[in-house]
Amino acid sequence: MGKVERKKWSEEFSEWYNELIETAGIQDKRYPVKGMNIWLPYGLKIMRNIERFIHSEMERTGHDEVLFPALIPETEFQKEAEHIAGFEGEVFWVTHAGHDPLDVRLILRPTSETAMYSMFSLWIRSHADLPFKIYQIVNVYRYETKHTRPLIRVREISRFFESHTAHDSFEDAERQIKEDLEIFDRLARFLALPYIVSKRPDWDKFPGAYYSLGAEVMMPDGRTLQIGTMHNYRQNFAKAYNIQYETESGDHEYVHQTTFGMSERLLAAVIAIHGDDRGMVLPPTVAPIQVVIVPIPKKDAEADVFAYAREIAEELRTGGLRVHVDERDIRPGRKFYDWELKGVPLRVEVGPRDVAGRKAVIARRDTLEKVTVERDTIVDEVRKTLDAIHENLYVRAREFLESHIKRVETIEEAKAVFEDRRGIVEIAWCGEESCGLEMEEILDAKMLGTPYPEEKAKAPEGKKCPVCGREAKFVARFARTY
Ligand SMILES: Nc1ncnc2c1ncn2[C@@H]1O[C@H](COS(=O)(=O)NC(=O)[C@@H](N)CS)[C@@H](O)[C@H]1O
Ligand SMILES: [Zn+2]
Repeated sequence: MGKVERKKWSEEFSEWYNELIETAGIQDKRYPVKGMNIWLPYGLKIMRNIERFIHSEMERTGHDEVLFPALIPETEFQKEAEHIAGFEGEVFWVTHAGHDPLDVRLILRPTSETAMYSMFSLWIRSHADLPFKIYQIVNVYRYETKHTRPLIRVREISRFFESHTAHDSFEDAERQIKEDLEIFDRLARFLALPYIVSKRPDWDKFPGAYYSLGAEVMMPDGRTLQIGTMHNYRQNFAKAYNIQYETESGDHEYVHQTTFGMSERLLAAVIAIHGDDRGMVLPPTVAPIQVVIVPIPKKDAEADVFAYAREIAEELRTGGLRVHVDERDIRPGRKFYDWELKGVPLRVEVGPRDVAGRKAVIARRDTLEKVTVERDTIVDEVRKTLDAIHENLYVRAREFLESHIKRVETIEEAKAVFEDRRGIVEIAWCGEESCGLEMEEILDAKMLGTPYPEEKAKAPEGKKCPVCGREAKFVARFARTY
């Protein structure tokens, strides 16, 4: 099959991304419901590797896994006013069962607060039950009306991670937010993804939250992608769902709550940020195949490159690595093309000369460089190279993010950033909603919020708000977003 002209990551990222989701075997977008796609085996294997890390972090931090029903009665959904206002335009309704109309309509969960919190009211009785920490990874449904895009903006968020916690005080809920940020930081490192955290402006926080934090990555096209959110609910939902506990002194208090959410956007960020013109470049931590061995037989050369390849594979597997030997009867070049597209981090090539000399060639997927190594040290060489690849992916992405954050003095400078190559603009702000919204309007960009933690959010001395001229209290971040 001739080389089909593939979209270039470096020139037409958006088309590259949409094409790669299919050609690399991540998802099939031909399912007959808009915004709902099918996980294909290879894509699901990568997602499962990401989830495995999340489960281990939940274990490490004492969160218990649960599974709630996907259908929520309208009566439960209606209990928290801000939450309804935020989601009523986004939910899918179930109104009939068989031929019968339902007496109480149901919604497909957009997130599980309104499924869980009446149960929290039954489960949480005493301070001894706190902190209460549960999570689930499920599918949720949101009637997204903006442009849908696989993994990034879908109507069935099929790998939705949501943790929900309850605490005896605001301070302990704040401690939980810090723990969520630490979990997220370890996950981001595991995925070689640098990111920034911003505290959302009040007009863009999660419906029902006291405040929301957003973790954003920088996508190749200069737009940011929100890949994680942490919310402090204070007692808003506890009052709506009557979640009280008996204190040590015997009186009753409403709990304080937090939530932490992520989704398959994590995979979208890995694919997009680490990709290149040849396809995906997977961090070894999540690659279903970390090493692919390609035997290169030569006509009339006796050496059994296949046996040699299998022997190396066995030794690498014993070393705990995920290895595949490609024994297909096709040209090596075709094999290289396939595995580069699928982002396999390391390739080992073995021909007759390597068998004779007890050597092997290892080719890195990130830098495309090749080196010859001794057969006897190949496990160490491979392991060291995989670590180097992971580190290189992280450093490359961090440089890209940092080079796309610009501190500016004026609105004009900010506009120039978005006209040039986009990115994140940091600019002084008085803190008034009207000025924030006006800057969003003028820049045609979203306010991500202010840098988190708070001490990084303060404006330098003497700065003025570019809209109203009043003394600037904060640094505000703006970006074009997904
Ligand atoms: N339409 C969507 N497609 C894919 N991922 C999405 C979509 N909408 C939100 N997400 C991801 O899901 C995460 C959590 O969603 S959220 O609305 O911000 N937060 C909540 O729902 C809270 N209840 C925490 S679980 C977001 O950070 C974002 O990464
Ligand atoms: Zn102002």
